Amino acid sequence: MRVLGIEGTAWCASAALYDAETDTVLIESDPYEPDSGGIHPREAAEHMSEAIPAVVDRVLTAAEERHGPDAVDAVAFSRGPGLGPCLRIVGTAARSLAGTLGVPLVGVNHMVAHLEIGRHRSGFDNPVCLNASGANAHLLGYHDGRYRVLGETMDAGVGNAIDKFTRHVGWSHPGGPKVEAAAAEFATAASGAGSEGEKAGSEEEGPESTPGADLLDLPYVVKGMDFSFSGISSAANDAADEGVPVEEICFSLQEHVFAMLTEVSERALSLTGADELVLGGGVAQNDRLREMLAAMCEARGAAFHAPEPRFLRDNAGMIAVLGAKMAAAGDTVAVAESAVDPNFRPDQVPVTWRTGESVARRGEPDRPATDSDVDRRGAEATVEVTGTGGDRRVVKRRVPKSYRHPELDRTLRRDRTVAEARLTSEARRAGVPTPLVSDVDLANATLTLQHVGERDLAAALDERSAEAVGRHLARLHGAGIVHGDPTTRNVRVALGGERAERDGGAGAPPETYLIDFGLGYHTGHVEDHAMDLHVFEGSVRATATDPGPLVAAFEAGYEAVGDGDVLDRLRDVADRGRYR
Ligand SMILES: C[C@@H](O)[C@H](NC(=O)OP(=O)(O)OC[C@H]1O[C@@H](n2cnc3c(N)ncnc32)[C@H](O)[C@@H]1O)C(=O)O
Ligand SMILES: Nc1ncnc2c1ncn2[C@@H]1O[C@H](COP(=O)(O)OP(=O)(O)OP(=O)(O)O)[C@@H](O)[C@H]1O
Ligand SMILES: [Fe+2]
Repeated sequence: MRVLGIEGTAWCASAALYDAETDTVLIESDPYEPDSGGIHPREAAEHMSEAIPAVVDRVLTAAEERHGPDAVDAVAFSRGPGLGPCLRIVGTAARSLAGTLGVPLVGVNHMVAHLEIGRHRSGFDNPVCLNASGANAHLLGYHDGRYRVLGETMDAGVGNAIDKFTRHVGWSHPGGPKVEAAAAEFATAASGAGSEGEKAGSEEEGPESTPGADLLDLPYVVKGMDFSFSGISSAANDAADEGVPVEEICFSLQEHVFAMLTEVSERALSLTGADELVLGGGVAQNDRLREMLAAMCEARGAAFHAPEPRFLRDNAGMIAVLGAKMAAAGDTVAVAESAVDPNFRPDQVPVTWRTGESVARRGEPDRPATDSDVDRRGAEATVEVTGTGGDRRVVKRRVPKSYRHPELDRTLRRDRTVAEARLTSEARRAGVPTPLVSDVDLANATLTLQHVGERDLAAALDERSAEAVGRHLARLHGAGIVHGDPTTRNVRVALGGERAERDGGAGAPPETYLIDFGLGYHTGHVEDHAMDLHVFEGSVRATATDPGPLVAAFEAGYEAVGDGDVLDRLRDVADRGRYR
């Protein structure tokens, strides 16, 4: 099968021919380059209307020269997300071309295409995907016939967050490659200075491209697998206004933003139990981002793949490749139903081309934490269980992460250890079941905690437990604390039967404990409280086959104890994660 793909969601007018038999992709692209500022939707649409016919013509001519008049078996196009005026031009071109050639039309989700091209090129079976593009940033994982959004930006896309800074300092669009070059220059200069200077004796070493270069303190905002860039863009702009050298800001901006993306990717691998990661999107062309992700994956024994740059930035090759898979699965669209959708979410797409596969990895199988020799690993820490019976303890050590700048690494490990010790105890005083903290070793970022529960909620998710988590979070929020990462992996469950046996009672309900308060903090803001609920629901939706009743039970539990305004705000928060 040969598929002609057309892409034009924002800046890149592109056409491609994918030949499934030889697995070759021909791509012809014509980028829109704004004279000043960022992408202007009207100018971008004008560019599309001029450039799309030309790139399509080049590809079609090449295809027909090679394969004759029946060169194309289907026409695939980017249906969304993207800028409405651009998408409409692409849609019109694709419909008319399919009509002229007399072949079926395939409507492709651009975000799923960014993911599938990585899966296709790597040969990975069931990877988590980090999509790091201009207008978006999210983690996707396959579960039960859909790509679920495991985590995403709560405001700007990652490229846009970087471009916002470069616009502020007067650099032309796109800013990402310029930031990369400036950051590399800063790191090289610092490494020259550092090799002779005081950093020579430093014990902790970062990756090669982050030698002893100093780091500015910028906002680092991660909430479970979601994250936010609005604070860091503004802080970077302020630093420039204050006269901090722009190269230094570029370096620190990259170190923070990419560490955030790497951290949430690791959390997604840990939560889903996946051992493969693929990267997509325009920002994925950045060497430092790829280096961090590769280092993180290597440290956890996961495989990592980033396709070549021509498949990372917006391009029609990825549209044609996914279009071919969809067409082969009979997933074509009638012209009358082929309207574009500027807000097309990846989780709206029925994944028709993977139906033959054994479905869904669930969370990591929970190893029974019976006795002393069980070691576990979360995304951040290693956890060792010691002792027996009621005396079991958990020694949790936040291990250094070689992917991130040593200074950022030290700060995060220390701050989170302090927060976890403090908030675990405060939560329990507020009436939320949590482990007792018996020792805090800040120098080694290590806590000793009471062992609680029989298994993670991820392995024992039912409505009663979900409801209990709702009640616990409401009580926590009532005390002015947010958890920061309340996923199903950070709730421990003591099953009724097991407890009944131990306590001599019968049919006691499961008891649930909140653990892992390292991302928690004090706040009375409805918004922050709503974000906690969003994170919990996200982890349920990402892993449960039928999340509806679980989410309903969770919200009922919250409502019974907590503030109704928080549930109202939750709707806004959920909408905000959607593309604009
Ligand atoms: C919906 C669609 O139109 C949109 N497309 C898009 O954002 O273009 P994409 O090619 O995936 O990404 C462009 C972004 O990628 C950044 N970029 C390009 N090269 C970079 C580099 N070396 N380092 C950092 N950022 C880079 C640019 O600054 C720009 O913000 C999307 O995928 O979100
Ligand atoms: N007090 C405890 N009692 C019983 N099990 C625990 C306890 N603390 C941690 N665990 C187990 O260890 C796992 C990892 O712990 P934790 O979530 O605190 O680490 P983490 O690295 O911060 O994880 P992540 O960042 O992935 O949420 C938990 O999912 C749980 O199974
Ligand atoms: Fe894109």
